[in-house]
Amino acid sequence: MWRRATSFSHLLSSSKSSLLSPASYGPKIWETLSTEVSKQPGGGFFSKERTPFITFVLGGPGSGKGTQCSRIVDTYGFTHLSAGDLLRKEITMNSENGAMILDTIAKGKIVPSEVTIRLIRKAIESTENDKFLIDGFPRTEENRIAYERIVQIGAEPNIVLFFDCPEEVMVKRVLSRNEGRVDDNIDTVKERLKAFRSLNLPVINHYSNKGVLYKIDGTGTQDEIFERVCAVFDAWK
Ligand SMILES: Nc1ncnc2c1ncn2[C@@H]1O[C@H](COP(=O)(O)OP(=O)(O)O)[C@@H](O)[C@H]1O
Ligand SMILES: Nc1ccn([C@@H]2O[C@H](COP(=O)(O)OP(=O)(O)O)[C@@H](O)[C@H]2O)c(=O)n1
Ligand SMILES: [Mg+2]
Repeated sequence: MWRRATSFSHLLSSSKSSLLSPASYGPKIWETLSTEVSKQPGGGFFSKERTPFITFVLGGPGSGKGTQCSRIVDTYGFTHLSAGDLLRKEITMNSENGAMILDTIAKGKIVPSEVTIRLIRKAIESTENDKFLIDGFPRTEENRIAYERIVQIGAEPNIVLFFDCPEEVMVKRVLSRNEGRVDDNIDTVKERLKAFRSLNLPVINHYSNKGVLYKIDGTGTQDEIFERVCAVFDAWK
């Protein structure tokens, strides 16, 4: 069940100071770098010390992904990459894809994988940390397959957290989120729930079949949910 628990356990210390990579660059997990990496004596980035520890955080809109990610960062020292936040930043920066991203998000649809993966890749490469919480990705089988196509072996998720929450609870939370998001309205939420059911549940099933999925009851208080999350991460120490 606990894939590679022994070789990764050193990365899950609760002490923040031990979580920084000794190197001055982020882990290079992408296939385009494989030749360079394989030429390095002693295994280069893919020695045990350089292999990233990846956690995907999944769940419907309002299931509590972002909230729990902040707490995981504080306690376990991960770098949090929210696919939604990265996409929203492109909108505010008026980037090349900004208008397309805004239109897609406003409709509750999914942005093309190459756009999202490029942003995630850039964020990973610009951090020194080896431990990543990737929140809201992969959202579709297309996202997942595109990611698998371009990452190196060893960058598959070690853990996939799934916050399981009844739709009525998620809707209530989203509609009272109050962050001024263009997609936090009842019509778009209905679309997002549809997308979650038809596109994200197959991804969740995929990771369940691979034995890396941890389904967490997403109801109750933030503290109660975080206790359930801690049970997963503490088992890796
Ligand atoms: N356990 C909880 N109980 C009540 N409200 C919550 C809980 N967890 C998160 N929230 C609130 O619900 C909203 C959605 O949470 P968020 O973490 O942004 O979810 P997601 O990232 O999955 O959409 C936020 O306003 C957040 O403060
Ligand atoms: N992998 C992803 C993640 C988000 N998105 C878009 O960004 C929106 C907001 O995602 P989010 O993860 O911030 O939303 P929450 O589930 O946190 O409420 C989604 O509804 C999609 O439109 C995407 O297209 N692809
Ligand atoms: Mg979120």
